[in-house]
Amino acid sequence: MRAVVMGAGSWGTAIAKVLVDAGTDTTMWARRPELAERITHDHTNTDYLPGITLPDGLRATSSVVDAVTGADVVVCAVPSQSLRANLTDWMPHVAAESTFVSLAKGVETSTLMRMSEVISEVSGAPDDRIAVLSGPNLAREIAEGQPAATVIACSDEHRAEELQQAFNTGYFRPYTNTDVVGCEIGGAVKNVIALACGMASGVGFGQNTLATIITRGLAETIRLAVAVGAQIETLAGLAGVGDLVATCSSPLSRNRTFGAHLGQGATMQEAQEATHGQVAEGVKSCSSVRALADKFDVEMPLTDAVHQVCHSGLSVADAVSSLLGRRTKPEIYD
Ligand SMILES: NC(=O)C1=CN([C@@H]2O[C@H](COP(=O)(O)OP(=O)(O)OC[C@H]3O[C@@H](n4cnc5c(N)ncnc54)[C@H](O)[C@@H]3O)[C@@H](O)[C@H]2O)C=CC1
Ligand SMILES: O=C(CO)COP(=O)(O)O
Repeated sequence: MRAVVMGAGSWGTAIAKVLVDAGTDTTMWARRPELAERITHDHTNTDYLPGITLPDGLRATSSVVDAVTGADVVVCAVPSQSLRANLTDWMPHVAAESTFVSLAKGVETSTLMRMSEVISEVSGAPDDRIAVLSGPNLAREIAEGQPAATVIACSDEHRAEELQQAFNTGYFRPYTNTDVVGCEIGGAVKNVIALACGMASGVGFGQNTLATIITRGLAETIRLAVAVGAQIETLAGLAGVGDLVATCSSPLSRNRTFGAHLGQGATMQEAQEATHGQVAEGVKSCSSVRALADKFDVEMPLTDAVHQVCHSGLSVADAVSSLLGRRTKPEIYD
């Protein structure tokens, strides 16, 4: 199997390292030729993963044709809102029988599509050749070789098992699942909930508040996921609660960090600058997740509050008051 990782940000680079460490022949595509040069010759990506030495066998190129020619597996490692445009550029060079693996955690704002749906529409590939990789996988920890697990979901169980072998190393352990919808909704919504946790910690609230947001965040994630067609068990797994806990708790999370800046009183512009141009997917996906919830008539108060802070000028303090002022109710998922 030959893999190409399209995108040389922090997760694309870390997952390319995983693939090489797993013994899979892997090439990376970077937009900037100088970055591709550094990955190939210096074995570093100092812009995104400073201090990490990449494997000698990892080669990068800034030529899409060079990157995708001969690849059986195309790993999509660009931000959600740019996947459609990037994939449209890549498709003329992608082999007809390629398998796609989506790493992006978001919902397209213009269409409310999940990433596997975008891949399906743009590529025309059948669902059995579209997989999703999602779990508690902060890029830097994986690049350091710290142990972690993930989920590779594909409607074709056999395809998921083949990919499981391609990504399996001594430190990175993929599980398979056929619930693509559950993995994608878990991955997209946890970024929004991590923004809320960041806001709370930026204000100075402690662990009780964080645990409350994580738990009630899981409740609204489950409500949406089940309405869209997911299996509830997936949200109890690595791509659900696993990723939610990792992202909401870690200072490495860009979403949590972005929220913390807002909680400390920064403007959206200041929070953007403080995350050094790296994508905090929840900032855009809070709008599409909220719209998806409206479409399926699902209540998502935390997502709604994050959307209002990010896009309607609501202060974090007013968001907290309005959440606590909601009518009292039993603790159930629906
Ligand atoms: N960083 C992490 O720890 C993890 C990230 N993810 C997800 O993986 C996806 C990619 O994330 P990262 O690699 O971390 O992002 P990043 O912000 O570190 O890098 C994004 C990469 O995509 C490229 N790119 C191509 N077209 C772009 C465009 N139009 N706009 C912006 N960038 C463009 C950039 O040049 C860069 O190489 C996101 O959906 C993220 O949620 C998932 C798991 C872990
Ligand atoms: O998806 C992630 C961990 O699984 C990374 O989260 P951030 O994008 O918030 O850094």
